[in-house]
Amino acid sequence: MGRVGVLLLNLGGPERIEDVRPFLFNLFSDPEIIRLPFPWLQKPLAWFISLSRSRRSEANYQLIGGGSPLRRITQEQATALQETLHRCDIDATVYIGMRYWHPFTEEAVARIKRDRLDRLVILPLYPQFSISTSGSSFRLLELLRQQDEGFRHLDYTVVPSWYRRPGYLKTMAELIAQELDRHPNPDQVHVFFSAHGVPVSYVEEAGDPYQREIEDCTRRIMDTLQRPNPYTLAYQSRVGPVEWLKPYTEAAMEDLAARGVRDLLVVPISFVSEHIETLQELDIEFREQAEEAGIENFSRVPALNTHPGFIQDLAELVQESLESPSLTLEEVIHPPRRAKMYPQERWEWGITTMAEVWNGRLAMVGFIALLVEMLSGHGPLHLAGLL
Ligand SMILES: C=CC1=C(C)c2cc3[nH]c(cc4nc(cc5[nH]c(cc1n2)c(C)c5CCC(=O)O)C(CCC(=O)O)=C4C)c(C)c3C=C
Ligand SMILES: [Fe+2]
Repeated sequence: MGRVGVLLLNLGGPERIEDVRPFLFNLFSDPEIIRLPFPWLQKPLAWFISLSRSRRSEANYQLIGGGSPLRRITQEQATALQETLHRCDIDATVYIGMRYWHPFTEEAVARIKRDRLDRLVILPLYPQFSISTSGSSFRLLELLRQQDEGFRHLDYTVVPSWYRRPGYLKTMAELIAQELDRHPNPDQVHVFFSAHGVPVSYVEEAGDPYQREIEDCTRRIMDTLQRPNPYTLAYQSRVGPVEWLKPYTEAAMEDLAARGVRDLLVVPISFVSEHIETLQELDIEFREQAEEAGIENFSRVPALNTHPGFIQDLAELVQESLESPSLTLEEVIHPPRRAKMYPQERWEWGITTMAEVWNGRLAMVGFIALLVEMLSGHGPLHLAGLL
């Protein structure tokens, strides 16, 4: 088999409060997060959004100890996976490539090249595919391959999404069952799946399979769980003015509470590690809202982190990927050729989502221009004698 590498792809998170703004800048500079028809606008807009959002985000990161635990947990997952692979006689090195913070994907690629591997398995730590997560990392890797002959010649395979794996479904079902049994009346508990949202346009216009995969994933977990509990799927962490996948978590929970639900078990579904959106958004903000709405018994299923069943399943996935025909990045970047445009790229007259998005963006550009002029003391308003 030769020298094998496993590249774990993840989002990354700010480790200290002073990292929050540059982390947000990296995130919003990604065209898979905010897609603009004029690439030159991307960085000024990312600068502006990161500046205006950073205070709120910093306060949230303060609430979870001053930084994201993502790097530490991903490192623990990588170590556990490497040890499990070694026990299965696979001499693999596991690398971490974060999209928006350290250790960056570019750093991982530099290490991979230095180690002169024979084969690489590219494995996103997102169970379901989204253009905005695995898709963004795949695009970056494809770009790095095009720019680097050494990396281009490395034999590799890629895993697009893996939520259908029985090992993953079984581990999730076990974690849910454990939490259900801690409730006074386990069968009465409403199981509340909370997925990270994406804008509706990703699914409806750009063909992101994310919503379909999330819905399929929750159904399969409930089938594996084999309990009589009712369940709901809702979407959290909405950002910006456009419409995101619905129902939103708060509205769905309030609806359940109004219908008499008193026992709620929240299951984070789109991410395998604890992070800001489990530790702050669900455990603090959402719990408070739920209790105010009348939920009496609120609990949350922990993220998979280094659960032995999960790590074992990842090791089997790596093994199977090495034995199967290779999949290329071009094959899994979705959609291969964008059939439809994002709504903000397609011209339409009237009060449309596109108009709202563009009004917002033009207002931001105007605001930045005003700010720059006020700070520098030069510009068209000074020339016209208005400032
Ligand atoms: C599968 C998971 C995720 C999807 C889908 C996703 C899409 C998405 N996210 C934003 C905006 C933000 N995400 C932020 C942090 C963040 N997002 C995910 C996961 C998904 N994002 C994770 C794991 C994290 C970070 C975790 C951590 O630091 O612990 C943030 C920053 C935090 C904040 O300010 O709230 C933003 C902003 C968009 C716009 C988007 C889809 C287009
Ligand atoms: Fe996010």
